[in-house]
Amino acid sequence: MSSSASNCTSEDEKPCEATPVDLPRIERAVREILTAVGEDPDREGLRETPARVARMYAELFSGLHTDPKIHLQKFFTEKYDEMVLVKDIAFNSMCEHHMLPFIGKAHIGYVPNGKVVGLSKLARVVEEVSHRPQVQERMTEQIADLLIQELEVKGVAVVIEASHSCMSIRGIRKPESMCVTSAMKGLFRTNLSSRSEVMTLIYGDRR
Ligand SMILES: Nc1nc2c(ncn2[C@@H]2O[C@H](COP(=O)(O)OP(=O)(O)OP(=O)(O)O)[C@@H](O)[C@H]2O)c(=O)[nH]1
Ligand SMILES: [Zn+2]
Repeated sequence: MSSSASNCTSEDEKPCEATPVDLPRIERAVREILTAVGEDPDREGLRETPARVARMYAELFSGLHTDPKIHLQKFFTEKYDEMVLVKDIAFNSMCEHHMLPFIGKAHIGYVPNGKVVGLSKLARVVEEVSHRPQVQERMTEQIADLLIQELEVKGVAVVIEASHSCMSIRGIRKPESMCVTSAMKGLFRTNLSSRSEVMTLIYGDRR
């Protein structure tokens, strides 16, 4: 990774935050794209756009430079052995096929095996895993695997529902479509009533 200070942009009026992302390189690429689509990157309205887009990509892909498992390593021990569910964790990610956003909610349920984490840590994991070029299936699996590996849970259920801009604003253009993915591990894979319980807690009567 390159050093952060060297990536500050000259056109950037805002203070430069430390990032391992090569901002000037993104700026050059965005200028190229603007020119390629037939725009004038030097006209007033676009002059700051390459720097803005560079900062935006640094934010949207910040999860490439962080390790989500650190959040789960701050666990505490608790005798509770029923399901914990954090639902409706809003996220935005970028589909790796088109680099367009997919936006939705993640629901994470787990049955602890002695190790319990602060609820915010589950949302932090979602934030970091989603801020990468992604496909929804992989994101779902990655979250489930992290809980298995770090907390050694008895079971984990991750359900993600999202709307993909690459399906709504271009191509097939189906704005109402939603993609739902799930990863059921341990108890939630082997025990039908646990699986059914988590789905009822997530969706209630909506099922
Ligand atoms: N399985 C899966 N597919 C995705 C996801 N995000 C986007 N896609 C799909 O990725 C596919 C890429 O298909 P391609 O045929 O290579 O690209 P394309 O010609 O732009 O496809 P169309 O969208 O059908 O116009 C599309 O079907 C997208 O809907 C995702 O998270 N999971
Ligand atoms: Zn896509």
